[in-house]
Parts: sequence; C-alpha cells; structure tokens
Amino acid sequence: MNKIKISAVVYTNTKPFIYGIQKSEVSNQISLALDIPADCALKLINDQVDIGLVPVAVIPFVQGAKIVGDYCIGSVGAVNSVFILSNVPAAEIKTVKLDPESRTSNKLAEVLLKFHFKVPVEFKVNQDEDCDAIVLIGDRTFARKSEFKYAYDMGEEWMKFTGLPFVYAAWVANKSIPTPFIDDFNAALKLGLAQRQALLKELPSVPGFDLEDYLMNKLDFDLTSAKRKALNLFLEYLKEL
Ligand SMILES: C=C(O[C@@H]1C=C(C(=O)O)C=C[C@H]1O)C(=O)O
Repeated sequence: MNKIKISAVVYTNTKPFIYGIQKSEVSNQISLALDIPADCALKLINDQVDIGLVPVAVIPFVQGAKIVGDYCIGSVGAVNSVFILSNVPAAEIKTVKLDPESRTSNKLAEVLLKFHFKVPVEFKVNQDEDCDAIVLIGDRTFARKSEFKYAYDMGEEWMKFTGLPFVYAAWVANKSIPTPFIDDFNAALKLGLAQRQALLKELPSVPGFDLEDYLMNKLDFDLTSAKRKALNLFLEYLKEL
C-alpha cells in the first residue's frame, strides 16, 4: 500500500504528536516530513502531501480541505510562542514586520491590530526593513519576550477580543483518506499527548523558558467546539481585512 504523505510542523509544539506517531504502528503507513508552517501549507496546497498540520489561515486555499481527527495546535488564552513584539505600545505601532515562517499568526496580527487594537498599520514582508514591531512564532520566541518593552501574546489578546480560545494549526487532508487510517492516526496523536511528561524528560531544557508549562498548560491540543467556533470566526475576519 502507498504510504500516506504527511507534513507536520518542525517546532516543539508538535513534538507530542510526533512522539505518539513514532510510538504507534500507524507510523509504518506514513511518510512524515517536518517543515516550517509556511511549507506545511505549500505542500498541502500543491498536493505534495495528503495530510498537513497546516496554519488554519490557509484552509480556504486547500482544495477539498477536510479537518481530520480531534486535535490541533491551539490555546485557551496565552500560548507563550505567538507574539507581536515591540518597543512601543500597540497604539503607537505603525509598521509591523511579518514572520516568513507563519501563515496564521501573521493574519491574526492583522485582525487584532485592525479590530481589537484599532490601529492602522503597514505590514512588511521584507526582513531587512526596520519596523516598530515584529510578528514572531514558534521556538524562535522562547525566552525572547524580555528583549522587548511590549510582548503581546496573540492567544491572550484574541481571548480578550472574542472571549474564545484559538486554533493556530489543524490536521487537514486534501483528499478522502480511509477512516481506519484516520482512526489509528488520531489514536497516535492522543497517545503522544498522554505521554507529554515522558517526552519532556527527553527534551533539552531551554534557559529562561518553562517548557513543561508550555507543553502541558499553554498549548491546548483538543479541537473542541469552542475552538471550531473560534476558527470559523477567524476565517470570517480574514474576509474583512
Ligand atoms: C503556537 C504556534 O502555532 C503555530 C503557528 C502557526 C502560524 O502562525 O502559521 C502555524 C503552526 C503552529 O506552529 C507557534 O508556532 O508558536
């Protein structure tokens, strides 16, 4: 049988899922690549993979997109790895440099600055530009908050704005995948989440960053109905940008 091709996020936030997959039989049916989120998105859109842990902002661009399984990369309030970092308060931000590795959080920054902070801002993709603020996600944010006067945690700001949790990335298929595979895959994800303490013992510590709090408390992996509601609301806001 052909293997199911999967692209998953290379950051620490996805390690519980990878741990569960590697410890499960289903790994024999998978060809797994670890990519930055922007590349997970590209691979799923271009049909180079069958399933991706993709930034939710790209779901409208995936033909035949179907969310699979019961898990995601999400948070209920602060996530501690998705930031607008700045030396001026939000009200004074005029230019923001986007994170080339991100697709969701770049758009979340646009939504929050326009509808929550209500400041008109110019967004730059050129990494050489000098800006008032930057969007930064993933492991590159670990222990970097204190370098800036203001660190807006976008999970926390979204919660203040909408009263809802948030979904950054979801497992999305671009074609019909056999249900028995999805069931086994979902069970592997669940196993990995249940074994986060064992995983933490294997991960190198990060000075100035509480990895246990991040994986056990800040990240919230259950794709609940409140998170699905938040996802639909976020996709609606994207149409208003
Ligand atoms: C919580 C995070 O969620 C992520 C943010 C993403 C994005 O902004 O496009 C995509 C995948 C996730 O890795 C993070 O990377 O810190």
